[in-house]
Amino acid sequence: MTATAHTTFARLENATRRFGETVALDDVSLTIGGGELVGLLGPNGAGKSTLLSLLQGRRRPSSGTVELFGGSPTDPRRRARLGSTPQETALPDTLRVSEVVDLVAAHFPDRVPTDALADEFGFSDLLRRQCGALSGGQKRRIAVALAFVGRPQLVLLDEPTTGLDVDARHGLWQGIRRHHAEGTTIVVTSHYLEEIEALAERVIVIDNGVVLADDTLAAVRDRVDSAVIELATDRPDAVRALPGVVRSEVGGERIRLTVDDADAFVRSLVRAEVPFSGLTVRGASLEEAFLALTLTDRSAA
Ligand SMILES: Nc1ncnc2c1ncn2[C@@H]1O[C@H](COP(=O)(O)OP(=O)(O)OP(=O)(O)O)[C@@H](O)[C@H]1O
Repeated sequence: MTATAHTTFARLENATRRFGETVALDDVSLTIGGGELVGLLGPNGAGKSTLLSLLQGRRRPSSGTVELFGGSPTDPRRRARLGSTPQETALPDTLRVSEVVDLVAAHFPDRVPTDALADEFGFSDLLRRQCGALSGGQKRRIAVALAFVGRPQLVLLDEPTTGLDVDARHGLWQGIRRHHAEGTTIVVTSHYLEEIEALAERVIVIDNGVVLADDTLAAVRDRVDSAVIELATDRPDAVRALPGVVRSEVGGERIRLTVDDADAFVRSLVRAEVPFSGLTVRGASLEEAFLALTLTDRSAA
């Protein structure tokens, strides 16, 4: 496979999807290029699953265009080049794990051998177990691995590590990264911001069905350009009221603030003559930047 970022694998153009009164996706335009690893980030109800369901051809847009591999996502030949994670509840209880892997693999012309897949995603010890006897986390790992079994060109992962402990999550990330390094294009949605930071090269931030940012990880941080300031004060309300404060949290004597310009904030803090001590400044994590971005958007609406 010679996928490059110049090949468009998926495209939405002015795509809107309504469910009755709800606008789940609102005039979204974006492309996913071959070879990319894209993180789709947004709070509950933002529209992430709806976006993936349009690309999978499970739903149609109310208006606008959605294309997969240059044509309709409902075309079975195109869907055969797509890998998705089934709901773990769809794993048949009475089949062994190796049988489920073979069953899913049978739908694809080329496949990853069962042992290799199990090794990549860390479930070699579970191959002979019946699915009904697996824990939720074990089922989740297998469901994610199944998205890769048919060597698809594009894989869509909706919240792949929900409910997994730290070790299992890291194991899955390793499998996902390996397939990406081998050329698979991947779109991953997550509530774990750490996960998007660990995996994605490009981040699409979505809220209320609208794309708020679509850029490299570094540029998304730069765009909100926020910093986190912590200090101790006996007048937290005066500190919070200063200009440029996007968010604040008070814990005991200390207050933590997300601000859009650290230098300007410190200048106004000093000018306001509010007593403070122990001031620290650091760049915002993606989570903090993301919260700042969605809050800014809401207050602007
Ligand atoms: N089948 C449906 N019928 C009615 N409303 C729906 C349906 N599917 C989604 N919605 C609504 O569309 C909006 C977007 O939902 P969606 O599931 O795409 O969000 P999400 O970002 O995936 O959220 P989560 O992270 O909670 O899964 C929400 O307001 C949701 O309630």
